[in-house]
Amino acid sequence: MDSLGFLLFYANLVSPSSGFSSLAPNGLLYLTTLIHNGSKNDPYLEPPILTVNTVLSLLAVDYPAHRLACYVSDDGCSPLNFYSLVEASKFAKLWVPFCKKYNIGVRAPFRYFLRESDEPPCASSWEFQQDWEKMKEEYERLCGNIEAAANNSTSFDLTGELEVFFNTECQNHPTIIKVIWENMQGLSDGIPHLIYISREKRPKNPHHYKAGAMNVLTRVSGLMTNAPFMLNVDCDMYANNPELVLHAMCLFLGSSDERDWGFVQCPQYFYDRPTDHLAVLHQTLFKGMVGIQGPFYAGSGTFHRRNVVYGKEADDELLKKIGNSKEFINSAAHALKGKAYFTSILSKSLDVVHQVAGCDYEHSSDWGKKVGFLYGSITEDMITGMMIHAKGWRSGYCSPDPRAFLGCGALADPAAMSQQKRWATGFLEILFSKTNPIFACFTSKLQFRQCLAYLWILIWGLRSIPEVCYAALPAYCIITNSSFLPKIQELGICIPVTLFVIYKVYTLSDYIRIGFPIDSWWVNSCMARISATGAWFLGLLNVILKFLGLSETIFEITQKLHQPRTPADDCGKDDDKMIFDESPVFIPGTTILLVHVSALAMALLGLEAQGGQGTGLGEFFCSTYVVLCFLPFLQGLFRRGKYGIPLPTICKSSALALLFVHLCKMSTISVN
Ligand SMILES: O=c1ccn([C@@H]2O[C@H](COP(=O)(O)OP(=O)(O)O[C@H]3O[C@H](CO)[C@@H](O)[C@H](O)[C@H]3O)[C@@H](O)[C@H]2O)c(=O)[nH]1
Ligand SMILES: [Mn+2]
Repeated sequence: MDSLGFLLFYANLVSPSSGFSSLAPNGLLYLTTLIHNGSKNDPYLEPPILTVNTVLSLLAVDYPAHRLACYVSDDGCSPLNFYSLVEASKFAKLWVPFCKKYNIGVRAPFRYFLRESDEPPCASSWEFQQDWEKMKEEYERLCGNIEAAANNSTSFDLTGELEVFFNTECQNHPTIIKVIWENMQGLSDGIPHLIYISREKRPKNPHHYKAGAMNVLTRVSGLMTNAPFMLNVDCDMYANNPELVLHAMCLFLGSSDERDWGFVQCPQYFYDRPTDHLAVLHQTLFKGMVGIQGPFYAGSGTFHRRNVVYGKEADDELLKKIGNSKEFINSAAHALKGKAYFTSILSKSLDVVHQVAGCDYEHSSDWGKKVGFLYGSITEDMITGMMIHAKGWRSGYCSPDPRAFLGCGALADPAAMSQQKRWATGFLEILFSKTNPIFACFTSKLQFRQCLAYLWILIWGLRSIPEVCYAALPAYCIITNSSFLPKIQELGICIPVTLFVIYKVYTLSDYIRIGFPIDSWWVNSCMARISATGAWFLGLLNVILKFLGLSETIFEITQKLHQPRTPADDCGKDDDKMIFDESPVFIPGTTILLVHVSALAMALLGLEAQGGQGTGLGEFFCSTYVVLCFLPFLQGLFRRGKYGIPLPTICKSSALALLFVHLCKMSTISVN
């Protein structure tokens, strides 16, 4: 029913004569791009050109420009980012009209020019060819300027516009808010407002990572434009479908039930890893959840209702808990009633805005606890989304064709592993907190099946324990000459074999159904074993250390790849090779591999313990299967450079593997 409503509504909207603009509320594009870790101007972790492309793609979406504002948050407080955005806004004045005039499909220039050759498409008009060439030239100039600035970023001339960055440190600086571009005349075919924000940071005040940044953005945008909808996008996810805002608005406005669509999530796909495990989760789990309360909030590509973020249920009580800026309380009161409220203070009174972006503002307020994006987990998205569901809201799923957003995946394996580790850590923080889905299911409006879906994902870190145990079990059996499966001639063997086959056929059928290649099924299922035993396991250790008070959980920024890769690169010869670094996440995998290789070698050489009940074919099969899953590690043992496992990791893992073999041997001696 819902999707039908959506389609009808959409059909009304696509014709330019439709009354959309009178229907549409003041949609606000609310973009977060945040640079954090590393040195002040680290252009390598989150390259500014990626952010610039994301911003350009969003400024150029098909939506009345006077109803959009784009806020860019920079947690790195970097003049380079600011400079890049200023340059981007100049280029936007050419790029946005160009995209709209020729109805360009992909509006992130780095992807648009990637697909074309050096020549404009020859079947096009002369005028288009001229414009195309000019655009390409201008874009190259933009890239050149940003690159040159990045190369000299240590010796930036901090005068004029950049003076505010003088004497700032990434973790210690006052609020910087700059209106880079204002659509003064309110032109619907102009360029949306573009605002740069670097919230105040002081070493003594916790800044709560991305959730903290989101809350500042929420308040600042509340004061400046106060649109009832906010779109939240990571710096590395560009808008791939120019109509995506219309699609999402159709969901919001096309529903008659108030409780529908607290937020609308677009799936996260990656241009460089089109068939990765997240893409599969989106096609299976997320789509399934639409039938319950709706998909998780995934942190990027999400449209929020401002009043839901404020808590919606709010009354005068709540207004007391959102801090003590009169102006902000006033704007929030309007937002809670679902009314727009324009103070039109854009570029006028920035003082008030500075106040709500300061690090003391949240002091003795409910921000992060009940209001806004919640603190307490480094996966702020999961916890915030769950609390919205717990209030009885549903979430919508917006997956237009072409795909709404395309991101730059965690390409190098160390980055992917650190991302998985962060997720496992953040999920466990939620599981072991007061805001866990089981409580929410009993005490509030989180539905039972929705609760199960949350539990499925939140236990990732815990799942690492059985994963590690099962990965070790066949090796243990071989070394101790024992077995955990029935023998091949016994009837009982049918049970594990059937379970194994059914599971494999079931997961494979998902891939066939959604049209993903079969080899991606194999690669993803191996990666699942590798992440579960490595990244998730370390995530679990992280949380244990946190509960013991020995360390804090931190948000490690995912490294974004510098150069966008061409489609041809995607099937490049090095693409299937795993990349390693000295991070501890690779120790469990290397150890598991070494243990199995030793066990199989011992069996081959007849060195297993004497006098056990004997190892069956089942254990040998399982052991070989584990080796196959960890094949990238086996190859990594013999490779050099970034494709090889570093020597310190091999040494630590060998020591652990030896210890394991020794303990196995000891256990047989003590049993005998
Ligand atoms: O202190 C911080 C840390 C991160 N970020 C930004 O948050 C975004 C996501 O960070 P990234 O390092 O790219 O993490 P991912 O692993 O790609 O993020 C995924 O997982 C996060 C939760 O762990 C979600 O918030 C993200 O939306 C989701 O894409 C980026 O734009 C960062 O710049 C900040 O602004 N401040
Ligand atoms: Mn990211």
